Amino acid sequence: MPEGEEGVKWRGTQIRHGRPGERVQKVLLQSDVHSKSDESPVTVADYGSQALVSFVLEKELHTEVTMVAEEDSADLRNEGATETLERITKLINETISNDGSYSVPPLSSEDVLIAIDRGDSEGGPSGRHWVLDPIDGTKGFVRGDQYAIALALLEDGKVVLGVLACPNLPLSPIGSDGQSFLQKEVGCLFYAKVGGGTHMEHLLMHVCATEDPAEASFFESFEAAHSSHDLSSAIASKLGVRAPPVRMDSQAKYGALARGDGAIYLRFPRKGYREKIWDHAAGCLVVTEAGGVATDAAGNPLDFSKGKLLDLDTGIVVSNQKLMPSLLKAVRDSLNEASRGTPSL
Ligand SMILES: Nc1ncnc2c1ncn2[C@@H]1O[C@H](COP(=O)(O)O)[C@@H](OP(=O)(O)O)[C@H]1O
Ligand SMILES: [Mg+2]
Ligand SMILES: [Mg+2]
Ligand SMILES: [Mg+2]
Repeated sequence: MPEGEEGVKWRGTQIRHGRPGERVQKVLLQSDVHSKSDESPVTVADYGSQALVSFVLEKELHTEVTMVAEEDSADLRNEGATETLERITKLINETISNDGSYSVPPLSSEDVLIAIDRGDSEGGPSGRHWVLDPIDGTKGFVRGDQYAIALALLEDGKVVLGVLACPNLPLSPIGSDGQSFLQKEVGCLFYAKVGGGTHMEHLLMHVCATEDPAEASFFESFEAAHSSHDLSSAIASKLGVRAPPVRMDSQAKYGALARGDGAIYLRFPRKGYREKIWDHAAGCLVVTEAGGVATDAAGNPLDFSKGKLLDLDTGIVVSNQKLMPSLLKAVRDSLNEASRGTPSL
C-alpha cells in the first residue's frame, strides 16, 4: 500500500487497515479489488489463494484433483486484466518461494489460470470433490477484519473433512464487546474429520454446552446484506437471548462457535439468494464434529450433494443439540410473524 494511505476504497467506503493479518491483506491496493458480475467484490487474494490451494493439493495428492471452488479465470482472461494477472502470478511465485516446500520453476500466468480453473467441478452426489472458498468474507478481508480460507472434502455428497484457516481470529475467546479483536495473538486453524472431533491447532474443543438462552450469545454476518439483522434480533429476543449479537465476517463464525465462544449462529439472506456449498461445507463439519448442529430454518440437515448450491428452507441455524429445539421454534414463530408483517419486525 502506498505510503500515507490508510486502506482502500470499496463502493465509496474507506476501508481501514491496521489489524494484524496476512501480508496481502495489509498491502492490498485499490486496483486489487474488482467487481464480479453479481456485483460482489473479488481481490487478487481470492484468485491467488484458489490457485495456491489447487497447486498444493495437486502436489501433495499426486493425482488429478476435482474441486468445486468459488472463483474462475474468466475475468482474468480478458485483455484488460493482464496487469492483475501478472500481480497474482507474482504474489503466488513469491509465496511458493518464501515457503520453500516446493522446488519448482516459477509458475507462468497460464499455469495460474489453469490452477484456478481446477475449481470448476460441479460437485454432486457421487465421487470425491474438494470444496474451496479461497477467501470467505472477502468484504471482511478488504475491510481488514475477519475472513477464512475454507476447504472441505465431499465423499459421495457428504462432508468428511473440513478445514477453516482464520488468520485474524484471536486465540482467546471473543466476547460480545469485540474486545479480543484488539488482541495481538491472532490466527486459528480449525480442522475436523468426520468422526474425529474438531481441533484448533492441537486442542480438541467442544461447542458451548449452555441450555439457558439467557447465557447464550449469537453470531451473525457483519454485512446486513448477507443476513437479516432484524430477523435474528427478533429470534434472539423471542428465545430470551440477552447478549447483543456478535457480528463477524466469514466462516470464522463457525470456528468461534465450535470452540464455545457463543452458542448460536443465525443466517437469513434476502429472499431469492441461494447459498453456495463453499460458504458452509468446512464450517458445518467443524461445528458438527464439535458437538453442534447445523440445519436450515425448518430443521433439515444441510445437504451438500446437490451441486454448487445448497437447497434449503429459508435460512441457516447453527447451535448446540440442547438449544436447537427451542431455537428452531423461535425461528419458526419469528418467520411466521415476519410473513404476517407483525410491526415488531
Ligand atoms: N446477498 C447475500 N446473502 C447471503 N450471502 C451472501 C450474499 N451475497 C454474498 N453472500 C455470501 O456471503 C459470504 C460471506 O458471508 P459472511 O457474511 O458470513 O461473511 C460471501 O462469501 P465470499 O466473501 O467468499 O464471497 C458470499 O458468498
Ligand atoms: Mg465471493
Ligand atoms: Mg464465501
Ligand atoms: Mg470467497
